[in-house]
Amino acid sequence: MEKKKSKKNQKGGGVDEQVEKKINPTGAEHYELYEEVGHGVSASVHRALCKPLNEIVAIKILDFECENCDLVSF
Ligand SMILES: Nc1ncnc2c1ncn2[C@@H]1O[C@H](COP(=O)(O)OP(=O)(O)OP(=O)(O)O)[C@@H](O)[C@H]1O
Repeated sequence: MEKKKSKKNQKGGGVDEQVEKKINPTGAEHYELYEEVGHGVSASVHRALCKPLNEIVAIKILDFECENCDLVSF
């Protein structure tokens, strides 16, 4: 006897589609920067408040002048 597929597993339906995609604003004016939480080779990561969404986020700030930076400017 063939089993019926659950609606969750069918393509085009199910839980994933019910999760709304959140879009964060891009302007720096929308964020309040807090303390540094990490540091990479060419960037630092800060905790920040996304003011329009009233949500804590992580902001990565690239350092274009760092010695280890491989980015090339034209
Ligand atoms: N979303 C996050 N929330 C909290 N901490 C984070 C988040 N993203 C990064 N970090 C912290 O910041 C550190 C540096 O992050 P980054 O993404 O710059 O790492 P990396 O990829 O190793 O560095 P790079 O991209 O400069 O080579 C991480 O090791 C981590 O501790």
